[in-house]
Amino acid sequence: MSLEPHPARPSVLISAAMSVDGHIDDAAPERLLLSSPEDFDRVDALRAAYDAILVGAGTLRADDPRLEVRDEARRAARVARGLPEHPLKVALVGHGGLAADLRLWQSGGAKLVLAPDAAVAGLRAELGERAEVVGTGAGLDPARVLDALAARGVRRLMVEGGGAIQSLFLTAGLVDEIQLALAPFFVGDAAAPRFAPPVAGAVFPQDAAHRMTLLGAQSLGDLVVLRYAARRADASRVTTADVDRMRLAIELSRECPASETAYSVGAVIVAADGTEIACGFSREGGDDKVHAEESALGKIDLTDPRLRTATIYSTLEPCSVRASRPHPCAELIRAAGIGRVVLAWREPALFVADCQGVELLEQAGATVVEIPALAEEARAVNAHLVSRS
Ligand SMILES: NC(=O)C1=CN([C@@H]2O[C@H](COP(=O)(O)OP(=O)(O)OC[C@H]3O[C@@H](n4cnc5c(N)ncnc54)[C@H](OP(=O)(O)O)[C@@H]3O)[C@@H](O)[C@H]2O)C=CC1
Ligand SMILES: Nc1c(N[C@@H]2O[C@H](COP(=O)(O)O)[C@@H](O)[C@H]2O)[nH]c(=O)[nH]c1=O
Repeated sequence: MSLEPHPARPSVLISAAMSVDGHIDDAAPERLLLSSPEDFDRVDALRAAYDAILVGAGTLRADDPRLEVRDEARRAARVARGLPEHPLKVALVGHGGLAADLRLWQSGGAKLVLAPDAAVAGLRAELGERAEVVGTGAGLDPARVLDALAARGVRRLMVEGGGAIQSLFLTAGLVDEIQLALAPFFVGDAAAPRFAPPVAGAVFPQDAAHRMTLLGAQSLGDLVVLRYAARRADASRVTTADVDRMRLAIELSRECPASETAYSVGAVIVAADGTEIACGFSREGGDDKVHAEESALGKIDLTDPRLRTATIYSTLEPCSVRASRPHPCAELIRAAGIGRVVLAWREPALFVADCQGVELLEQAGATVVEIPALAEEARAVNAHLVSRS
C-alpha cells in the first residue's frame, strides 16, 4: 500500500457506434459494422488525436481488433509531432483467456494489458512478449486504471468499448465526452450487446436530473454523430444525503467506549445508490485501538465493486500517522478504492501535531468534502478532550 501522489488523470472520451435501438453489436459471432466508411475514417482521426485507446477483454475476444491508426498521413503527422505512430493500445482484462494469435498482438504500437493482480501471472504466461501486463491491485478500479495510464504519460484516453467498459467508466463518473454514431437501423435482438448496459449497484451520474450537454450533432451520410460533454459526477458538492449520513456517523460516535487518550469517531460507508455498506466507531467490539474508519473497513469485502463509487463518512479527518497500527486510516481508505471522503471536523493538534489525512487522501486522488456545519456537533462528542487543547 502506498499513497504516492499521481499525475493528473487523463481526460476520457467514449467513442461508440450504436443502432437506433441502442445496440453496439448483434448477437451473431461476426462483428457488426454499424459505422459507414466515412464514420470509420472519423474514428481513425480521433484515434490519431489520442495518447491511448482502451478496450475490454470482451471486445478483444468478440472483434479481434487492431486498434490502429489506419491513415498513413495521420501516422506520419503523429511521428512529426514526436509521438509514436499509434496510440498506446490498452486492454482491460478480468480473468485472462486471451488468444495468442489476436490481431492486436501482431499490429503496430505498444500494447498494455491491465488486469487484477491475481490474473497477472497467468496473462504473462499466456502472452509472453506480446504485451506488457500490469496488475492494478485486487480488482480493476477505473480510477486506478487512469492513474496507471497517467503514470505512463497518457493525457487523453479514448475508450472504444465494449458495453461493460463503457458502463464501468461512466458509472465511476470518469468520462468527459461521449461521441456516439447513430446507425440508421435496428438490431432488434434482446440478446445483442447494448450501449452502456446497467451495472448492479452502480448509478450513472448523467441521469434525468443531470443531463449531458450536447456539444454537436454532425450528419455523416446516413449516420448522425452526437457529441456530449458527459459531465463528471460533481463529487465535491455536499448534498442533503451527505448531511443525513454524517448525522448518522455522529450518532455512532456517541457509542464509542469513553477514552481520555483517543477521539470518539463514527464512520459510515455508503454505496453510490445510497445503500449502507458498513459502519463503525472507535474502540468498537472491545478493541481499544481500532479507529472508526478502520472498523467499518474491516467489515467489508474489499473486492465489492461498489467500493469504487462509494463514499466514506467520518466525523473526524482520517488519520495520517499511527503509533498503534501499521496503516493509517487515510491509507486504508484509498487501499479499499474508495474515492470520496466526507468529514465533519479536522483533527486538532492534540495527539498528533499536524494531521495530514486530507492532504494524503487528495494527493492519492480522492475527493475530500468537509461539512463545516456539522463540525461543532462532531467535536462536542469529544468535548472532554478538546477543551484541553
Ligand atoms: N459499436 C461499437 O462502437 C463497439 C462495439 N463493441 C461490442 O461490444 C461487445 C463487447 O462488449 P462486452 O462484452 O461488454 O465486453 P467489454 O469489451 O466491455 O469487456 C468486458 C470485459 O472486461 C473485463 N473487465 C475488466 N475489468 C472490468 C470491470 N471492472 N468491469 C467489467 N468488466 C471488466 C472483463 O474481462 P474478463 O472476461 O477477462 O473477466 C470483462 O469481461 C462486442 O460485441 C463488441 O462488438 C465493442 C467496442 C465498440
Ligand atoms: N463495430 C464498430 C466499432 N467497433 C470498434 O472498432 C474496433 C475495431 O477496430 P479495428 O481493429 O480498427 O477494426 C472494435 O474492436 C471496436 O472497438 N467501432 C465503430 O466506431 N463503429 C462500429 O461499427
